[in-house]
Amino acid sequence: MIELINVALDRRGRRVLSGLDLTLTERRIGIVGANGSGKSSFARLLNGLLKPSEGTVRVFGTDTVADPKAARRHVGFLFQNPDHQIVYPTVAEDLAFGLKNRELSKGEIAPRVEATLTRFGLSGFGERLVHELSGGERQLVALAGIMVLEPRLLVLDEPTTLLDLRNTRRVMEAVEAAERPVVMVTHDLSLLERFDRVLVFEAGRLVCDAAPSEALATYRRIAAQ
Ligand SMILES: Nc1ncnc2c1ncn2[C@@H]1O[C@H](COP(=O)(O)OP(=O)(O)OP(=O)(O)O)[C@@H](O)[C@H]1O
Repeated sequence: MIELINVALDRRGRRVLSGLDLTLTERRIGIVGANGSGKSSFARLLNGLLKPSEGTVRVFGTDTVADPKAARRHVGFLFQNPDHQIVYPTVAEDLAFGLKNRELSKGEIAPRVEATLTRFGLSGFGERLVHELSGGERQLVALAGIMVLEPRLLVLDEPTTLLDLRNTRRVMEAVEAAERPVVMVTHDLSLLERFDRVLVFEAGRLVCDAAPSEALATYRRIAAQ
């Protein structure tokens, strides 16, 4: 599903990730680590938003440098800040945007948008103005905007930071129901307890790659130092 071969990443001339050799095949993969440890940078490598400075990143066999367009199609990426994601004034227009780009007809788009809104508990939100929604509602709309495109893999960068408990549950249920692999960066360790694999980053390096119980214990130990 995801392969990183000898990957390093520089941002503005500074090495922010190094020594990454990984094959990720599990359905639910969590990413944790301190602020600035490289989690978002890692997530952005997976859909070609950032290109490796050294090495190769492949998603479903597609090299993100050789074919960034195909890589982006495979990977639905949710930004930390929903305002970086939402481009259209109303919720329904925003969800329809990506589908129009894929040249679906109006008759195909409307029911798909409605079904996705319902799945996220947002039915009735279609005509609402995005800028009038709460931060949490905007986060849900941004996630719905990705899910509606049915990507093969979801990469979520702190998807629940703005959300209350009910909406956090809703997001996690939607991710579960999507029946597709997810890579999720989060500071909410409780969300990862039932994940298959957790990667712990520290200062740009992968310092633990294990099942949740071991990985989270390692992360807590590092954080306590
Ligand atoms: N646009 C950028 N230009 C230059 N350096 C950047 C840029 N974005 C992030 N960095 C640097 O890269 C390093 C890793 O940042 P990154 O955002 O990947 O960390 P993170 O683990 O996701 O942090 P957080 O938990 O705070 O979101 C940090 O030192 C950060 O200052």
